[in-house]
Amino acid sequence: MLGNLGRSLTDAMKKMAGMAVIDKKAVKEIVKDIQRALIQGDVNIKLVFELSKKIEDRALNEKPDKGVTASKHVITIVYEEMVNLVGKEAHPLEITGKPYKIMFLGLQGSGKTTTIGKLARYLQKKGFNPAIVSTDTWRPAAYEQLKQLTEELHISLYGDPENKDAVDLAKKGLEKFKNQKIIIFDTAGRHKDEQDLFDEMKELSSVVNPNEAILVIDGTIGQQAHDQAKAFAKTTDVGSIIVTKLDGSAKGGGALSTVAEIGAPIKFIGTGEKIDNFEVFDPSRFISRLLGMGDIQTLIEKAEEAVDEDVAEETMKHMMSGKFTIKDMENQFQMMGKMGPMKQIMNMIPGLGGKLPKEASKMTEDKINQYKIIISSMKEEEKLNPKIIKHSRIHRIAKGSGRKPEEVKDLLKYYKGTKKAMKGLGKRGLGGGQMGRLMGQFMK
Ligand SMILES: Nc1nc2c(ncn2[C@@H]2O[C@H](COP(=O)(O)OP(=O)(O)OP(=O)(O)O)[C@@H](O)[C@H]2O)c(=O)[nH]1
Repeated sequence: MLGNLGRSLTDAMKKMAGMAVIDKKAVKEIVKDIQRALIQGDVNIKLVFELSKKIEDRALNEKPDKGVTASKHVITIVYEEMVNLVGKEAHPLEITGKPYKIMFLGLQGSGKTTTIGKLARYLQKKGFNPAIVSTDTWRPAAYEQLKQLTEELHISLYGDPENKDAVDLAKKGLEKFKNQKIIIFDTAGRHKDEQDLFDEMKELSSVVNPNEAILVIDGTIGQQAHDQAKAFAKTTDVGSIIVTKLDGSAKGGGALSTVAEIGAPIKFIGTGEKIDNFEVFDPSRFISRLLGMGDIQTLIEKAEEAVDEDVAEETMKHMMSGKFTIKDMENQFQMMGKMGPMKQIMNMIPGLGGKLPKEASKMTEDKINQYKIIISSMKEEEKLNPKIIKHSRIHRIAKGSGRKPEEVKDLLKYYKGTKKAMKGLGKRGLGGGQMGRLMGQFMK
């Protein structure tokens, strides 16, 4: 649906899945991607900029709730602002009063007649039995189209191809179906000129006195939908909108967003030529599908599985500040197990490859595993305060882990070396937050 828009937006959202801390540059990049996707989808430029400003402001200034990761925080903001863009809440069609009169409006070719069939079918499925009145005296085929459709659906139709007076047809239809629960009026989509068409709509509207006037707009016209909707709204009290042809239309996003601006809610969308290609429009469900939220949720979960971002950040902070303990090192080893050796990780960090601490570069997976076993035999107090690990403790740990005391000493040497080297890196200005984020990215 909506051509490539969904895919481009989903791609932009996916980039966020591994974000461990909110980083200005990363947020700006994502906002740029979203802008590009929306502009290509013919969304009005002013709306695009308003939206991107809101996303950026909120992402950078609002504090995420406790336990909410950076990626989830930003993704939720993008999602919420996109929902606002297309109308916030769902406005389901409510049938109140009898007969409930629905008058369809829309330019020829917008898909009006097809959509009447779709709505009738939808209402039938809900247990209603709507009747249809055809007042389109300009396109005789419209009556034929409705006749065929209503016969298939076993729905009552009133129309008279010989009668060229739309208002008279409406009056007769009203009389004929006055005991019906729902009456749907089809109207012309073209006239001698546009003004005549609008005059006729006005007159029909005063005769029918509809409970709801539904405007049908062709989604493929993109943001031009705004002016069209406004022109109709001037003559008739447009109560709701149906945007059609959203299947594959590259400009559908533009139509949906500008139409939402005129105030009448979009209640349904057309997603194909078949009678069942018709959906209730619910902004939040629509946007979550468009952004591929299901996929993104899975991606976030995967990233979170690979690394507990809080632990990663805390460990990094300790590493940089010199407070690095064996407990932090244990966390680091656990993360590294999922990311590959330290050397590889450090090489990926721009500008750090050459300045790799000697101890870190020598680490191999076997060595990490050996260290992990030794650490598992340490007491919590030893991990948090390695200074207390002296002669007798070294022997106890070695025994408990089935290793030689030299190997425990080797680990302690590695720990001290890393602590010193990391403190040096911290002084060179790579913040713990940045490191945490980098770790998050490498662990995707
Ligand atoms: N792909 C696609 N085509 C649609 C959709 N809705 C309508 N159409 C097609 O659009 C064309 C015009 O639809 P109609 O219902 O005949 O047009 P109309 O707006 O009723 O025209 P008038 O009766 O003259 O006002 C037809 O070929 C429909 O099949 C949709 O959601 N998707």
